[in-house]
Amino acid sequence: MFPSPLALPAIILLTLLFIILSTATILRRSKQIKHNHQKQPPPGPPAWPVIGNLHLLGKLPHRSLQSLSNKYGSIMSLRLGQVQTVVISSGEAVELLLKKNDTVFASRPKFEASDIISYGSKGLVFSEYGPYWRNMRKLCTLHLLSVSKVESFEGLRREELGRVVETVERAAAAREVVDVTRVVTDAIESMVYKMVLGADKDEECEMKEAIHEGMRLSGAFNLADYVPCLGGLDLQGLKGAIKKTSKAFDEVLEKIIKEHEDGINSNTQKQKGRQDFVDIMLSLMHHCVDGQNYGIDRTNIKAILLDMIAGALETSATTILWALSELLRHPRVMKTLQDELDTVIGMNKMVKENDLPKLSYLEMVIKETLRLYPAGAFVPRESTKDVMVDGCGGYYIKKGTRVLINLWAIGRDPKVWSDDAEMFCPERFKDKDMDFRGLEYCEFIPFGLGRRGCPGMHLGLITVKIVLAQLIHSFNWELPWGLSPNELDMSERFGLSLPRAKNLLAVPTSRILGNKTF
Ligand code: HEM
Repeated sequence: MFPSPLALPAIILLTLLFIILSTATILRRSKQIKHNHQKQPPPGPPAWPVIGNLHLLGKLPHRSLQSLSNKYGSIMSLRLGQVQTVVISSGEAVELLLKKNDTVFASRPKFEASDIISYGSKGLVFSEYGPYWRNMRKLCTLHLLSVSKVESFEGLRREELGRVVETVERAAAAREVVDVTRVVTDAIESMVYKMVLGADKDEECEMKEAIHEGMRLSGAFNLADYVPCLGGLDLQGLKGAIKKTSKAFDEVLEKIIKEHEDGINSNTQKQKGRQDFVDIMLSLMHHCVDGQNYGIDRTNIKAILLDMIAGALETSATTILWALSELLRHPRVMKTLQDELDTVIGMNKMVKENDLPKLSYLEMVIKETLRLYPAGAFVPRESTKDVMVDGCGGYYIKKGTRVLINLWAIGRDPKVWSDDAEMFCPERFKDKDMDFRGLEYCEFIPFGLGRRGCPGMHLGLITVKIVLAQLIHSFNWELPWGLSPNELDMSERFGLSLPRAKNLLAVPTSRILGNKTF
């Protein structure tokens, strides 16, 4: 029954070999398990074949994803169709993921509509992170959106605002109900079209129509963005409609650029007193400025012009209208703001842009508005390489993952803004040293953050502040038909931006009587 002496060394050898191989396998397996564990994506709901988690988005995706993140966490994985997506829903997660990895998440995903409309992502908003984006970003921040350039359009904003005040004064005298949404949107559109295109009324109308359609199509749910393999079939007919709108843009823009060129060539350029964005871009196309040649052509110019229009239009109008809505719902806040304006500006004076830094309560009102109503619900980004995120269990995010920062959820996070997070209360910003850029606090980032943050912030804030301040300083506002403040419908509509679902209607009465001076 004993093994033969000859066989003994062989058995020892085999046993040793078995032990060595088993240990190696166990070690390899445990290393693999550890490695796989380290490469865990953030948690998220189970995905269905083909559609993934698309069915969970609903009509108001920012709200649906906020509820889901309460279950799965503020860094959450989803598969939207075929697209791997990570949704960020807290300031802490922004800090961890985006602030610490700014360049990794500095790219944007491609969307069919924006790609077609902006001439194959030749603009700034949707261009891939890299040298082209850097060049365009530099051009925009230095030559179109710098503080001095924004200030050079002060007169234009004043003229348009003067017209708004006259229109509302007429309605006040007649005790009419004003469609405030219409009045504010028209005023912002005129400011933007004149500043960007130097457009006259007809061109403004042609452009308006195309822009409204372009914004609607860009904000619509497009299957091709989530199941790219179906894109070619154009099942929703969207691609055809986008191409048609894009052609309409191109025709109007070509006409406007041609007029500017003719003006330059024939030396009969009308004395406008200020250069619009088309003038500036054409001069940059033909000349080196400060030793810098941006190497731009007509296509780049058109794509950037569209970005400037789209970036400035809905963001500013939407913010002003939410602020007015909340002021109508909170007479105490309205009164505090009017008291500040009366003290700083004086009763029979129009608000001037150089008064704005003195209006600290106005600043708090704007901050509180942007906290609750970000101009767009999500900031879209894309990762440019694989990355491990430390903290929160250490998640792994693959290159090419789409990242959606849910600004709407971040602004309403009860862990940061306390249990009254849903309440409009500008005073909450009183002793908080929170800037608009998230430099210190990632809990408040209405203009995004990092190198990809909004380059139009200065222009956006000046526009929002001056229009709101003037409308509140010149008029008292009431809801029509005896509606009480808490009866005002505050529902939102999801799209490229997040505007009120219904137009805001109100009845003005004049506060400033007699001669008004600027
Ligand atoms: C209240 C007004 C505005 C708000 C709340 C706002 C908000 C934002 C946000 C959240 C982003 C995304 C930033 C990120 O990815 O981190 C953005 C990007 C951008 N905004 Fe604004 N914006 C406003 C006004 C404007 C104006 C007036 C312009 C230009 C005329 C503008 C032009 C842009 C552009 C070009 C980008 C893309 C930047 C890039 O990808 O490099 N925005 N904005």
